[in-house]
Amino acid sequence: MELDKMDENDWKYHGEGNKSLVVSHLQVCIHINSKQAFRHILNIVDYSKYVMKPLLGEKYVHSGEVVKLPLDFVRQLSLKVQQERPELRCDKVMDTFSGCGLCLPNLTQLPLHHLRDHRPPICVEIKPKCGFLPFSRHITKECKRKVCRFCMHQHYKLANGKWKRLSRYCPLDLFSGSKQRMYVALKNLLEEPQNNLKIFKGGELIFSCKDDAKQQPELNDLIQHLRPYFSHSNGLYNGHQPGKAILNEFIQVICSALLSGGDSNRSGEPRKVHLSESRPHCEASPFPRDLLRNGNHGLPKDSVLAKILQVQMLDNLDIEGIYPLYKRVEQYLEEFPKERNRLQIDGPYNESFMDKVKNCPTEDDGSVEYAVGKVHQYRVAMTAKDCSVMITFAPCEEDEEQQLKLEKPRFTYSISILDLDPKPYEGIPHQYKLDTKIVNYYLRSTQAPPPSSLYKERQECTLLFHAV
Ligand SMILES: O=P(O)(O)O[C@@H]1[C@@H](OP(=O)(O)O)[C@H](OP(=O)(O)O)[C@H](O)[C@H](OP(=O)(O)O)[C@H]1OP(=O)(O)O
Ligand SMILES: Nc1ncnc2c1ncn2[C@@H]1O[C@H](COP(=O)(O)OP(=O)(O)OP(=O)(O)O)[C@@H](O)[C@H]1O
Repeated sequence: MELDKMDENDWKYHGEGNKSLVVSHLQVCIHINSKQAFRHILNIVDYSKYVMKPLLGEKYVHSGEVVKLPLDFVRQLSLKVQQERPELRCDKVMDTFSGCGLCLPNLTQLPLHHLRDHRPPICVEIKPKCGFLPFSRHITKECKRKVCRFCMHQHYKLANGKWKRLSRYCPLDLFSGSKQRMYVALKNLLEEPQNNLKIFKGGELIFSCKDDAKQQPELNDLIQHLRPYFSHSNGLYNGHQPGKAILNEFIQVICSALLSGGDSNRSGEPRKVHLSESRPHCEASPFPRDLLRNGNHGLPKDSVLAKILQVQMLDNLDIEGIYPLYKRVEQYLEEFPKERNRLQIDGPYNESFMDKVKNCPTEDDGSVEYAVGKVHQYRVAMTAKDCSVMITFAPCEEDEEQQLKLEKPRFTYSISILDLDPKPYEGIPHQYKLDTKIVNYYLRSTQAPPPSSLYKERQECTLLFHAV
């Protein structure tokens, strides 16, 4: 890519999050941040390279590189993409002055996808969120040990108008390693994707939460897009709900990809990761409880979800245990402000930062080193709780014999993890307050007796039958 010849017309709007706007060329993606300059983007790249990559695995993480962009190109691009931006993100203004961005491969495409197959790659992007129940002794509200953060947060988001309907997705089902529970989790994501599921075909977004959150996503349109990839299913069901059969197979392909990547032990079974410390089921999940004991599940050790979960679980004190340690660090920094650099509070995110994350003492010895180590671990875990997984797959070359036998289609796929930005140290007090709000709101909305007017209405509608 020659930077001095960059033309905004070769680029198109691809998507955006809370902090970045993403434009895509055929093979590369460029993130242009809303209000951040060169040093900040460099921090994101270093954090991904020296911290998240060693923890999550080489094969899943693409750190990208910082690029200087011609200011005129950025200005023209910002005008070009403005109309395509979702309304809810338009309060953020693109930084057209710093002239820098982050260049990454376009993960919605497959690098080695042979062009002999006419069907473009399908990419499923999942933001799985936190996959375990906290087990810290610092927890003060018992419900946090039974209901997961995502399910509790749903009630708060609904009340604040972020979403119009509750999602029935539960991260603990997705991270369970049980095919049945993962199936239910993915089905619930398809029914209510919110910001946890997006699907692309040939790099174009074909399924996501509608900009107008009142509208239900169009599953029928998705089925039409997927039909050519699962054409053998049409014949199998004699026309009986072929759409459902296609979605069923699609979910199974996603499940297999999510469970792949584990190495094998001697019996040929992939090694599993078990979450012995934490209760593995969320009481708010819609998955039937009587089916929970079927089988001894766990995630294959090298699967993408196992990797993410292990990093999420670096948060072993919970925000309730972290907040007092944050205050210890703050107090220390007030006395010794110059220590901020040595303790790497705002980076740099290099090997020495990673040492502090890995070699933090297990017991609290009252030192600032312990407090900083736990705060660093917590922030790394927060990144893993907010990252996304991209599964991009395309059909293997069609083989006539396979087609005749109506065998299940075979896919080639690649899995990546994205959105691995460092979470700010200053965000900890906000996290502490948010946690309290979510839990209190959940308790109020699920355990409160029905309001008196509602009770009255119900009484008025009740028919009492007496024996005659
Ligand atoms: O706090 P949460 O769990 O609501 O997560 C925030 C996300 O909301 P979600 O619950 O996924 O809808 C939120 O997602 P949206 O921008 O709302 O799609 C961001 O990812 C936010 O991260 P940051 O502040 O931009 O670095 C996320 O904030 P962090 O807590 O990860 O900093
Ligand atoms: N390398 C990539 N290839 C393809 N699509 C990408 C790539 N990077 C980002 N995207 C798309 O752009 C969207 C926004 O990117 P990203 O999640 O990194 O932004 P963010 O502002 O950090 O998000 P958040 O709100 O979660 O903090 C993603 O959800 C994804 O759909």
